[in-house]
Amino acid sequence: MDSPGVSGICCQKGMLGCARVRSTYYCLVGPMRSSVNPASILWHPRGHKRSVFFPKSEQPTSRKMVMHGLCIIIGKALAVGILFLSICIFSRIVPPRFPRNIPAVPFWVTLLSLVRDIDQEDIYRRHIQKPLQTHGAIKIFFAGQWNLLIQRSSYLNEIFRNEDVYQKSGNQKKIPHSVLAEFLGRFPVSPSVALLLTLGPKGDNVISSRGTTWRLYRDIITPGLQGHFDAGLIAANAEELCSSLLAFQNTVGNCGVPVQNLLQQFTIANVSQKPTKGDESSLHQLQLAVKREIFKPIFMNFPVLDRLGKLIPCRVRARNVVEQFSAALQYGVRHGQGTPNASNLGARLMAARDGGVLTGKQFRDNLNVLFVAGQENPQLLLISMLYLLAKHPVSVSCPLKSMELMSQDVQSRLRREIDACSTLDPSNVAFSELPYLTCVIYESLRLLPPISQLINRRTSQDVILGNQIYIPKGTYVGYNCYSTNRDPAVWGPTADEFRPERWGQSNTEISQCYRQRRARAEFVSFHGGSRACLGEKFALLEARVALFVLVSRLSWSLDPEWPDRKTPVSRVCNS
Ligand code: HEM
Repeated sequence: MDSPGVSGICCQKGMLGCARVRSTYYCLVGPMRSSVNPASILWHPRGHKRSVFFPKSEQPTSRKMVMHGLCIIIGKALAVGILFLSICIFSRIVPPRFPRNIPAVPFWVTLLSLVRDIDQEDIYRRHIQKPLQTHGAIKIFFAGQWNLLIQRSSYLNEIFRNEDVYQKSGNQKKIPHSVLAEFLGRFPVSPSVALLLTLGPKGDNVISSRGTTWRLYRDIITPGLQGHFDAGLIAANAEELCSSLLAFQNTVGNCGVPVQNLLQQFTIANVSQKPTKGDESSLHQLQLAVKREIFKPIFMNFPVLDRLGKLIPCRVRARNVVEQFSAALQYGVRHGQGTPNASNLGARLMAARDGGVLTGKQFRDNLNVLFVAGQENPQLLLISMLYLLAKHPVSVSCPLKSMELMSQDVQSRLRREIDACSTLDPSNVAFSELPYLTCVIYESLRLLPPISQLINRRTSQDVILGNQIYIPKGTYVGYNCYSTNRDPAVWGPTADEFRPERWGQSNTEISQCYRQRRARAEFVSFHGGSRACLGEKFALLEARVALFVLVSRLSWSLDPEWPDRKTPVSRVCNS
């Protein structure tokens, strides 16, 4: 963990030492400067300062003197460069002065994942939870800079409502030279140059853009995400998923079955609006490779390394994988067999590009980001739901008046609710018939939000958050969803427990609770304000249909051999 810092400091010391030697040298010869060429002095080997004057025969030739002069210039440039780099590194490591009245998580916490395989949960509990819950906000180092991380709902509400002050700012602006930025919509040259010269296709994407560009993307995308979805297709894909899981289980016998790959193929098929056929696996494999390459902790924490371009072979590989993935995705959308439906998301993006409304680059960047958001987040939600069902078979929070529930585990209760529905076809069932199932989904989203921490905004001016925290212009601001969703001040002493019942009993109660918690920014899994997730409706439908099928057809338990832990930090994406 310490090695980058240590080597940085060594470098600095080395250069400072060197500079001192040289200045002493000049000092010694100072009085003679008028009669001695300084180049000849430096030419002389160190330690023989007295024989500064050469005998005529040994005097350096003019060629040697030129070479010598060059050495001095290069040496000076190097010294200045290293000094500058050291100052940069140092100024990065030290937390900024403002905001003054909130603590900073020590810089080294960010580097923990570089030295050992550590669970996110452990880092959160040991280093982040307490200061965050006490102060409602902290300073934290991430992606090569210090950021403000918010937890308190009232602060978050203020941020969500003030898009003009807390402006969306994605990775392509925050770390424009990174491979991640390239993946999600980096400008080929700096935005200002691109604007001036109007050359180079413009990029950006619906999640990170602002103003008219964002509205343009949103208007193209929204009908594809909020129209009518084919729940029958999702149900058929869920049946297919169950069959694959069962087949897998039969091959491994009594052992646990890893579910993530199959769940991801399921969500890929759904967002592509086509039946699962197994051909998702190539995109799936490419996407795994992209994630593996992009989210290496060393490059996430020090994205400046991405500037070294071809000098780091694994970054060359990362860029190639990103290109391959993007090309495969575009090919899939153009030639795939998705539902031939004009409201299909891919079809809408393609029409916008073919009609000249979007440039090729805008098409590519939006496609990349929508594909990732559209299947990665639902897949994470599904895996969290299954994990929580398997881990908490007994419903712990039944009020005394409903003692009957005490003896039921969550899965049995879900099954009873499903069996009592007017139809066993999930594509035809009215979800108002499944209040408990809805609670299980909300509770899973609350406890294990797919995007647990997000740093996605930048202040456009100096501002005082909640009349308490002075934030200078240009500060990156984000939030820790995991912590906000579990804030005991809001959710009570059972905030860390899986209690689906907390959302209510009847449909009216549940939807009112959900709306209120979202409006007060107490439940922020789908972000909030005008920039809330556009795919929420689709994601919830997919989760309902999938849970319906997965619970009515299969029973879920944790493999006792599996070490119960969340994702290691080194495998996690943050924004
Ligand atoms: C459980 C599933 C999902 C969760 C928890 C989730 C969460 C989020 C979050 C936290 C944001 C804010 C991101 C940021 O500011 O950087 C967001 C934005 C967005 N999400 Fe989702 N998402 C989910 C599913 C989806 C799906 C299925 C789609 C559809 C393809 C989608 C499309 C979008 C879009 C387009 C935005 C940008 C909204 C805007 O800025 O106007 N999401 N989502």
